Amino acid sequence: MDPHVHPDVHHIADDIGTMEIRGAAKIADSAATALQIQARESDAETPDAFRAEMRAAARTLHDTRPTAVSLPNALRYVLHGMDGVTVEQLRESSVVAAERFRERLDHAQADLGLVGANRLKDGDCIMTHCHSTAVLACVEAAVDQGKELTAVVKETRPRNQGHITAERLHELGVPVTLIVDSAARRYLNEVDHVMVGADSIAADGSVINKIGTSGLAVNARDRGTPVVVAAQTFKLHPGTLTGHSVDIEMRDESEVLSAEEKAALGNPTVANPAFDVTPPRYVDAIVTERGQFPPESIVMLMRELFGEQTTEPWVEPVV
Ligand SMILES: O=C(COP(=O)(O)O)[C@H](O)[C@H](O)COP(=O)(O)O
Repeated sequence: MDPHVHPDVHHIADDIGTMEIRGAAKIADSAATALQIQARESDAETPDAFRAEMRAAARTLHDTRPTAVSLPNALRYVLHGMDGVTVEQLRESSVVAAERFRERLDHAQADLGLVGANRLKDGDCIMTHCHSTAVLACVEAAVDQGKELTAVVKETRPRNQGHITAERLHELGVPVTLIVDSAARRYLNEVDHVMVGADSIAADGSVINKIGTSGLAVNARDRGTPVVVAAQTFKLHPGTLTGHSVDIEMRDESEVLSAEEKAALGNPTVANPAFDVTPPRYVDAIVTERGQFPPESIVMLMRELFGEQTTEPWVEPVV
């Protein structure tokens, strides 16, 4: 019989898959919460059964979206914190590990915000792509320091996450100009920084983020506008230390065109990659809770944080 996975874990996994829950930090936070629910609610009678349930829950969550490494990093953190010889000890340690992960996430966001804010000067204008809570943390910290900022916000087709960014910036008192994605180059001369988040950062300093980030970064380099990536260290992809590449999620064509719209166009092939890879030479700085790094040096931080541990959390029995 398959290990029992709590219905709330399935719900959270479904919400991540359909993007009700989205953005790398929020996905990681929700995954830790889901494992906490699994641990709290488990009826497992033996330690082995408990561990099997936790690993099955982790696998269910992991199989939702492939690109944001914050998801497996969150799962790994909680499963590695699962410790003890009785079910109650395993339960307690898992719940504590999930809580600790979520607290670290919050602290990292706040610390990173202060680092990012130091790059921003009073009167600066930033250009954003997609919706990144890490970028917003930098803006919020700068605003709290009394700096007045403005923003040019890319709409970010097909899901228009730029609308969320526009709303959040408005709440922070930052005046926004919303543009369609293809207008970005036109406005790059008028902004002081491009600021984006990350779903994964590879060992060579490449940044994997919402589709359109790489084109924006290339254009920004051409115009001499610095590109800043704001990302907590759990966006660092340990698998890339040993040569693995990051999977780029292909999402459903219905996000781009409805069936009727597609038929009216003569049924073209529709491709909907959700992310792209920006090579390190187009990135000026990666801002993390551990400070600011040139992308080429991020591998040192990765080795310090992860060592050589690159397996998925459920591959080896966690004892
Ligand atoms: O690309 C996206 C979201 O993509 P999607 O909408 O497809 O999930 C965000 O820039 C990163 O996840 C960083 O977000 P954060 O800084 O909040 O972790």
